[in-house]
Amino acid sequence: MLTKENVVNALKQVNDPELHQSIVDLNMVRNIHIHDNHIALDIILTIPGCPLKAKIQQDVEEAIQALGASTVTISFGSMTDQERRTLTASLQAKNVTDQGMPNMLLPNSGVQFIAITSGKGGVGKSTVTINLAVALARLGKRVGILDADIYGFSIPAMMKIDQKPTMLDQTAIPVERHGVKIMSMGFFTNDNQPVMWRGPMLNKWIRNFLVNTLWGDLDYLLIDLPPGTGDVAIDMAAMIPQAQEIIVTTPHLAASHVASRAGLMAQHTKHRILGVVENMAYFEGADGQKNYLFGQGGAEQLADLLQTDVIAQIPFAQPEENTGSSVYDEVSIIGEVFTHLAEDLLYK
Ligand SMILES: Nc1ncnc2c1ncn2[C@@H]1O[C@H](COP(=O)(O)OP(=O)(O)OP(=O)(O)O)[C@@H](O)[C@H]1O
Repeated sequence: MLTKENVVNALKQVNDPELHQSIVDLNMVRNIHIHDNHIALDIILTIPGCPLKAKIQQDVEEAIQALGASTVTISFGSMTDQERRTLTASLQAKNVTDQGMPNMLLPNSGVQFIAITSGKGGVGKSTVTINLAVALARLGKRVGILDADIYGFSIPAMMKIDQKPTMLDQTAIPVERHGVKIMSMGFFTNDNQPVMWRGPMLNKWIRNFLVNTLWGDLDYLLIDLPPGTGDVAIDMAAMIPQAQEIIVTTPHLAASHVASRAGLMAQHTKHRILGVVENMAYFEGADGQKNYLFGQGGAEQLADLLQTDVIAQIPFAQPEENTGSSVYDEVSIIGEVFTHLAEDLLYK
């Protein structure tokens, strides 16, 4: 039997694909009319021209047809500025305390912050951030990446994201790829323009990324820090004292010597060090022989110095798909290393 109540109940199961909440709870369903087996209704999108309109339409039609409706007519509209402001305020209320502090920073939030750091650039910090995040998401965890490498942001390009986050007022809905929510300064600059900010401005942006992003419920937030021990790393340490750190290095002794500064800073800020990841550890030839192109022992030496362990050794390899993405296939040598690392972290 088709009743308004049945239709509303069915649509409660349909989520907005970006906000991950029921379109009924978000007040997007209006004016339901039933004539025999025909249903007409309005769907009010959060923003005009919402890119996921087709997905919402399909989900609504399927949900109503499953009730036995023969035809479903949907008229799309968009929220007024006032409605959008009210919705954003109610979503933000779950995100931020009355004092304006992100809820996820509260000690009992259940969010684990893992900062990925390195002594110098180009050792694979972003590669580790992305692939560890994807591996944790494949294990069913709710994961976000905050690309805090404000000047040297590279996550959007490395994950082949050319879409910008949807903005609800001044609040961003993070872009999702491979089941991971992503925020990066790269989304807010035009045509890859460089960012030229100094310390205080930077600090404000990181806060903004935490406060004005609808992260939703997360188990892990991975933070891709800029290389070295500069302003962003210091601010992050002050803002998120509970963050844990993974230090990425190559096996080269000189690289690990530089990385030791980042590690010693983590110790200084009392951040727990989860371990050292040795990237570009070796190259495995077709004969199965391991070639240690950058030498051996640097990561172990660093781990000893920091009284921690080498928690993963990642070989040289190109990502499988020829798409330019830096996400490694789950069933590849590197994909498997990251799966093991993610599994180990669940118990750390
Ligand atoms: N294990 C690996 N095998 C092959 N290529 C790799 C590996 N790790 C990283 N790379 C490549 O090396 C380059 C540098 O990696 P990445 O950007 O992750 O380093 P980074 O430390 O984050 O650098 P930056 O400090 O500039 O942000 C990238 O082109 C990446 O695809």
